[in-house]
Amino acid sequence: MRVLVVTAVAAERDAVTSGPAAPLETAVPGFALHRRAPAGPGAPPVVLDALAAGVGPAAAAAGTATALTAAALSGSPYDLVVSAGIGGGLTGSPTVPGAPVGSLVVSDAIVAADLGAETPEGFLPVTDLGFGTVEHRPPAALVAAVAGATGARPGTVLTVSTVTGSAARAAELAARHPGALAEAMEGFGVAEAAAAHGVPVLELRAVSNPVGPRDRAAWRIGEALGALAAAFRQLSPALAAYSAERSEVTP
Ligand SMILES: O=C(O)c1cccc(C(=O)CC[C@H]2O[C@@H](n3cnc4c(=O)[nH]cnc43)[C@H](O)[C@@H]2O)c1
Repeated sequence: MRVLVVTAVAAERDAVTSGPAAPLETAVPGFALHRRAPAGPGAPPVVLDALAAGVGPAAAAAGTATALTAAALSGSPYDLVVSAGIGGGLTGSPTVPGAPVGSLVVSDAIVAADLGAETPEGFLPVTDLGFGTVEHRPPAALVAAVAGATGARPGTVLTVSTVTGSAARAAELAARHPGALAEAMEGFGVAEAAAAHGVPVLELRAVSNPVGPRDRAAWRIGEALGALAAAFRQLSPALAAYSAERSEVTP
């Protein structure tokens, strides 16, 4: 199974590929790929290529599309794309679950939260204007496999172009997206590129900060990168099992 993992920055990419052996570096036009190959005989047959594409949905889409196109043209297309990195966790309430700092979230939906129009009556998603899409849904069996292997909480991951910085905005997003557990800035861009290539997509986020009033000094980036690295070390067996099950039912 060939998996493309797209992060925003190099520190996230290096967490994804961390392990006993240094990753192999290759290149696609404009981007470096860091490859983690199966560790040896008996290791899960998962080749993981990690790419730091930049911050935000546009950079993420450009990097993802470039890597997917290069792989398809070389005759070795990817089977899965994962958007991964740190993210903000929604804080929840006594009745709605949240995602605390240090926890993991796996997307059962990847939603563009600010793609639309502001109107006197409130925000309208682009779909209400008759355009495109604002949501991608990863395969449910894959979400369950990743949640089981890593302990990640399944929920909606929002993609925003502006990091939430106030309690009012956090409350607005939570009200509009009751299933949301996390926000980040790349997932929807990665998912749009994956959808254009017909490749399944997933988002995995390690929570570095609560979504709410801005307090950059309180971000626990090291803790979140550690959780991300641990998750990716547990992921390959789950991905291999998912892939094997799929090839049994799809000849
Ligand atoms: O300074 C560092 O060492 C460092 C290491 C890894 C990542 C960063 C970033 O600043 C990455 C930016 C990245 O973070 C995501 N993110 C994290 N929290 C939130 C949030 O509350 N709302 C939206 N996005 C968030 C986002 O995907 C950015 O790409 C720094």
